[in-house]
Amino acid sequence: MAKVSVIGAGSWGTALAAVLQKNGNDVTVWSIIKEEVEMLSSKREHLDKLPGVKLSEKIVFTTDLESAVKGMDMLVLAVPSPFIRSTSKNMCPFVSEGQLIVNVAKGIEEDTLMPLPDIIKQEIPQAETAVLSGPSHAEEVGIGLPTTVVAGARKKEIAEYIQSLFMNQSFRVYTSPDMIGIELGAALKNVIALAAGMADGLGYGDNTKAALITRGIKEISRLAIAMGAKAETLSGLSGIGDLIVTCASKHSRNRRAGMLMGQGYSMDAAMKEVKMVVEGVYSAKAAMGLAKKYGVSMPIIEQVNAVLFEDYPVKDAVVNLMLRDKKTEHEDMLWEQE
Ligand SMILES: NC(=O)c1ccc[n+]([C@@H]2O[C@H](COP(=O)([O-])OP(=O)(O)OC[C@H]3O[C@@H](n4cnc5c(N)ncnc54)[C@H](O)[C@@H]3O)[C@@H](O)[C@H]2O)c1
Ligand SMILES: O=P(O)(O)OC[C@H](O)CO
Repeated sequence: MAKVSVIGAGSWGTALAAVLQKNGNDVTVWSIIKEEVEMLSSKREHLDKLPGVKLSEKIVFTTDLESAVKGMDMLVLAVPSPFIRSTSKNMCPFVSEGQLIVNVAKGIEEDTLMPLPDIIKQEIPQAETAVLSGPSHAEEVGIGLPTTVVAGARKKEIAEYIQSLFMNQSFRVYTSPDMIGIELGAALKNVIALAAGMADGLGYGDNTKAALITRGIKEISRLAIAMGAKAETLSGLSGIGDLIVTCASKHSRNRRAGMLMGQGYSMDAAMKEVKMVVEGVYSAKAAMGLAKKYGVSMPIIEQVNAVLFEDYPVKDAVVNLMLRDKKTEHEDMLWEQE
């Protein structure tokens, strides 16, 4: 099989390393945190981030980025999105011409409004970038529950190569050429998941959740399509699929943070309580910036921003959404003419 490194040893990096190793690949995992590498090497388990998932003795754990990058057939970039730029910068000197980097993080950079593969390409121009995304919580992938994702790349052979390294009977991988659609679906669903969590925190019901998911994918699609994504991608695994899982799952950190805010926690207090990265908070501002830049309406994401950054009461944000200007459900549908 292949020589693969997973860059980042949080819950997702650890779960993907387990998948890749089970498939027979030689797997190295890099972390910037020395104590994390020591724990993973000695205990063969991420006791904080993915307890209960035992890792093979064959996986090598290291803090040495050079040895983790050089000579690898595939690099899986699994650090949280706020660290993608700094980690890419550090990797750059060790990456060879055309070396494959698969982004599995989900986010948009707040200052530049750039999707993550664009950041990787800016920092490591010689790399070949690709993405892997979909409805996939580490806690379930780690214990082998059936999961489906999509590998996106510029070229079919590259997407199929990624598919061949990751796929097994409990981890099904599809391929797609629509990298931008996959990336935007992945990043923006986190913001809607915050809203879904807020609704749960307020004690609202299934009707509200269904409304947020359905109208949420509508506004995600509006922006993504304006940025060059294909509509089918937004109705696929990395679009509606990931939106459903993140809005509904007990494992979702974004939904949990939203739920705490619905119960009255401030954004900072909710993020502290969740302990792990809550990327919707970073992507919310970026999404608003992109909505303005591309001239599209994103009402749910606008209200999430008001709650996060203007201390706007969650209940009032819901009323704002319910009493917005009257609309037709699908703007482009034609009526019968008189
Ligand atoms: N957890 C999931 O189920 C899941 C599933 C799909 C995608 N993802 C995505 O994968 C990415 C990573 O998520 P996660 O769940 O592993 O997060 P996490 O919070 O578990 O990961 C934190 C890890 O990032 C690394 N790290 C911390 N600070 C760093 C720094 N300054 N520079 C570089 N690395 C640093 C460390 O290894 C740390 O353990 C996110 O973008 C997330 O959206 C997560
Ligand atoms: O725990 P969350 O909310 O960051 O979601 C994790 C994954 O993106 C789900 O596919």
